[in-house]
Formats: sequence, structure tokens, C-alpha cells
Amino acid sequence: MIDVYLYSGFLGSGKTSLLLNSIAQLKAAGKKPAVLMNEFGELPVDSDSVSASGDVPLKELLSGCICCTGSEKTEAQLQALLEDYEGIDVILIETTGAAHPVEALDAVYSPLFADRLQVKGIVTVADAPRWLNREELSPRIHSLMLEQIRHAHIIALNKSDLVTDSQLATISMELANLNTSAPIVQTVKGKLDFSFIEKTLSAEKSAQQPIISGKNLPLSSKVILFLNPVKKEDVESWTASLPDTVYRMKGYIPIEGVKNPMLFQYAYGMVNWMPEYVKMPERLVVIGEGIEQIEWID
Ligand SMILES: Nc1nc2c(ncn2[C@@H]2O[C@H](COP(=O)(O)OP(=O)(O)OP(=O)(O)O)[C@@H](O)[C@H]2O)c(=O)[nH]1
Repeated sequence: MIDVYLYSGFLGSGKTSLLLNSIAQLKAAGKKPAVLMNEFGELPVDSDSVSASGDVPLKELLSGCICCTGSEKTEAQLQALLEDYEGIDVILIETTGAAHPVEALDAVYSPLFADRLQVKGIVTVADAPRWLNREELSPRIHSLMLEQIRHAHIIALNKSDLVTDSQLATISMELANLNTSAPIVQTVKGKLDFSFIEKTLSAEKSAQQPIISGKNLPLSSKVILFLNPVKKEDVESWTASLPDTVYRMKGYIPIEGVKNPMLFQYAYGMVNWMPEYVKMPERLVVIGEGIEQIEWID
């Protein structure tokens, strides 16, 4: 299994600094990290700095964010990364500043490599001065920032050199109120011990929950297997019965009378089915909060 870490956070908060820092530490520890990053706009500025840092395999998503360019593109990039480079043991993914964590997680997690990748969790970089001035942000961007904090498994309170100690204390308290389970670490230029990230995110793992597990973590995901062909209507009524903390589902479901498992997508209460022309693995990925108990019963 290759460990996958998502770095989320506001535009300019210090994600790239954290990423470069983590890469340096991983390489020093003899690991082989790979990076998937994406940028708004056409200029892959950040990837230059990563490439300059050495021979780290890098795939980049140009023209847009990890969510709005479609998860298929991310899947393709991940697939290429896995095919082109051997021996990768850690993948770091910098989600764009505008990606909602659920969408970023969704884009990364594909039923295609559920058995090869283990998504460890989300490190959110919070920008200390930006947080103090958050009221200036548009409501949409403001709420995105709150969501990134709320869904983090670790919060790096970055640019702590640009605020006073008492401001730092206030910000830490405000962040802790939004997310009671994630540890908050004050950082400068994204300097954070990678072994801390590793240790914090490896707590309470189990084989059945290959992404993020643990009762105290805000977001988790689960793989559901379909052993026998089922009826579409049954899947849809099962979907309707699920709690509304299920944010997203996608996968391939074998349907009675249909040759190949169909692509099933669920988001924001909407279900979508698409035929597949090749036989894809029969499994469904569910992403949400408190979803450990969800099961499909034949
Ligand atoms: N003073 C100070 N500046 C910082 C710190 N961390 C990052 N910066 C600066 O902030 C700017 C943005 O840092 P990046 O690491 O590129 O941030 P990012 O989140 O990857 O930015 P985007 O890719 O635009 O989302 C750079 O000019 C950094 O040098 C910090 O802790 N303190």
C-alpha cells in the first residue's frame, strides 16, 4: 500500500512550503515520495519549485482545480504516476486552494486503486494573518476556509511569525472550536515534522477502512463490495435511506441483466448511472462522516 496525504488550505497559505519541507524530510529518511499538484491558471509555478528540489516524480493537473477538472483527470494522473514510477511509497497531494476537502478526497480516491493506495488524511494549512482578516473574504470563500479547517485531521497554523502571541492564542482557540479532534501545530514557512504527521494519521487503522478511520476523525470513507448483481431500484432506495452525512459515493455496481458493472455516482442527493464498456472492479467508495456502520446487504 502506498500512503497518500492530502495538503489542503487557502490560496497562498503555505501548502507548497509544507510540501517541499515534507519531501525533503521523506527523502532524508530514505523514502521515495511522489507529488500530485494542481494550480489555478496555466502556469505551473509550484511544480517548478518541486522539480528543482530533486528527482521527485511529479504529475500535475493544469487548468483548474482538483475538483472542477473532474476526478477522472486526477484518477488518470494517479494511474500514470503509479505506472511510470516504481517503488513510490508516499504520495503527497497538494489540493488547490479552492478545493473543498470532500471533493479533493473524492477525486483522489478511486475504486480503481482502492487496493493500492491508503489515504492517510488531510493536513490543512491555515494562514494566521488571513484568518484574522477573514471577514473581508467573500461569503463563499469564507465558508470554504471554514470547511477546510473543519475537515482537517491536522491543522498547521502557518505564518505564525506574522501575528502576535496573543493573536496566535486566540486563533488557536477559534480553530479548536471549529475542529475539536485535529491537533493544531503552529508553523513558520510550513516547517512541520513529517514524522508527526505520519504518527498522528496512522492511529487506529483497520484493514476494512483503507482510507481514514478512527472514531474521532471528521471525514472517513469506506469501500463496499457487491458480490452479486443487484437491481438499480434497490441501490437507489438504499441510497435514499442513508444518513445525510454521506457526501459522496462512486464506484462500479453489477446490475442484473447488464453486461458490465455500471458506473454509479452520488453527490448532493443526486444519483447518476453510466454504462461501462469494460469490466471495472465491483466496488463502491462511500465518503462522509460517521459512515462506519453503512453496509450493503444482499
Ligand atoms: N512570513 C511568512 N511567509 C510565509 C510563510 N509560509 C509561506 N510564506 C510565504 O507565503 C507565500 C505563499 O506560500 P506557498 O507555500 O507558495 O503557499 P501555497 O499555499 O502553496 O500557495 P498557492 O499555491 O498559491 O495556494 C510565499 O511567498 C511564501 O514564502 C510563513 O510561515 N511566514
